[in-house]
Amino acid sequence: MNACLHLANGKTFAGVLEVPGENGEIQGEVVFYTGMTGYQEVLTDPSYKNQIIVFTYPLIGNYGINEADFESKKPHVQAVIVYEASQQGYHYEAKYSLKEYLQQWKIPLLTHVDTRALVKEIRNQGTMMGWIAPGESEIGALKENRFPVASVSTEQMSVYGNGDTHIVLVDFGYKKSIVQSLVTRGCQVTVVPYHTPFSAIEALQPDGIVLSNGPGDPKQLAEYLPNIRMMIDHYPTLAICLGHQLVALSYGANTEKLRFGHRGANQPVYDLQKKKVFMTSQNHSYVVNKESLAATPFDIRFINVNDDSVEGMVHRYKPILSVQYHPEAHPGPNDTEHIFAEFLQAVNKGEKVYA
Ligand SMILES: NC(=O)CC[C@H](N)C(=O)O
Repeated sequence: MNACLHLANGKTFAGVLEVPGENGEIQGEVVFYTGMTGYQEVLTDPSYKNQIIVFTYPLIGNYGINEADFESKKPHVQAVIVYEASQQGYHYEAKYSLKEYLQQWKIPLLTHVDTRALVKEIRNQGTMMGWIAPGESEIGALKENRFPVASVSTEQMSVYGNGDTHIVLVDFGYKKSIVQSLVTRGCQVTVVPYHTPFSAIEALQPDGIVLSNGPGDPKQLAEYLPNIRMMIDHYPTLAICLGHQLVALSYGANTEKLRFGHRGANQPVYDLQKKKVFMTSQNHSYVVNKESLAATPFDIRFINVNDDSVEGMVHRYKPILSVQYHPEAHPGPNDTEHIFAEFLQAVNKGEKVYA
């Protein structure tokens, strides 16, 4: 069936709706991902909740979908836009084709869109809402989900691994590979809901805290900032992506939205400590405002080489390290996996710093 993506600024892009999705309106924030591979991880990363994802690489799906590379139990994207979707998965591990997988979960797939023109439009005008509909059809008011973290965070506590180091991972929409990165380095990981009070975290007697990635604007979590501040002030902390933004907000710094975000597998980041550039995997729209960090006890450690935005910071006196990029690197280059080793070194020093 022919269908169109309509952007909120009135521009329309024609395509073929190969997977229709469930009945009703297909709408979401339209963002683009520049990696050539890694679509399975992208589809199942909870940080993409409510977003319509445009893949810039023109052929997506050629190695299919396997059972190993899911980042969570189901896809979270609102819809998928590609130029061409491979009809088969040409890989010995492939269990389904991309199309079969999207059909199974009723995630709309719009193909044969001029993705190059669409991405140029988003780069020029900034990220915007859009909807997919047959022809010229009108749509009512665009609904933005005000608090997507609540719909992706776990409701119950769960434990992974049986290592000696006990890490509590606060789940704002975590990726499975963050847990795996910790478990393979000798940790037992307890995943807890995002709203878990500090007293319950203390009762678990963690050696360290990880604040996870997650969807939406970090300011949507304003009421939880005092609780988050308690956690990170009391335990060695590693904060990733949304977690990093929450660390900054909890210390009174500010966040802002980038024009079109960083989503891909080759974002260059300069490490001011190691004086080296690393290629990183990224997926975010918001960043920590650089100037607002001046009044906090944080030093900027990582800077994005392309646009000079803040990519990570360290507390001057406490073992708190935060990164805007994804050191677990699923998908993406694992150049920065040493971040987990650095964090665990801080944890294993046995430091328990009280404010
Ligand atoms: N991957 C993430 O944690 C994304 C963080 C946040 N939702 C943003 O878009 O900036």
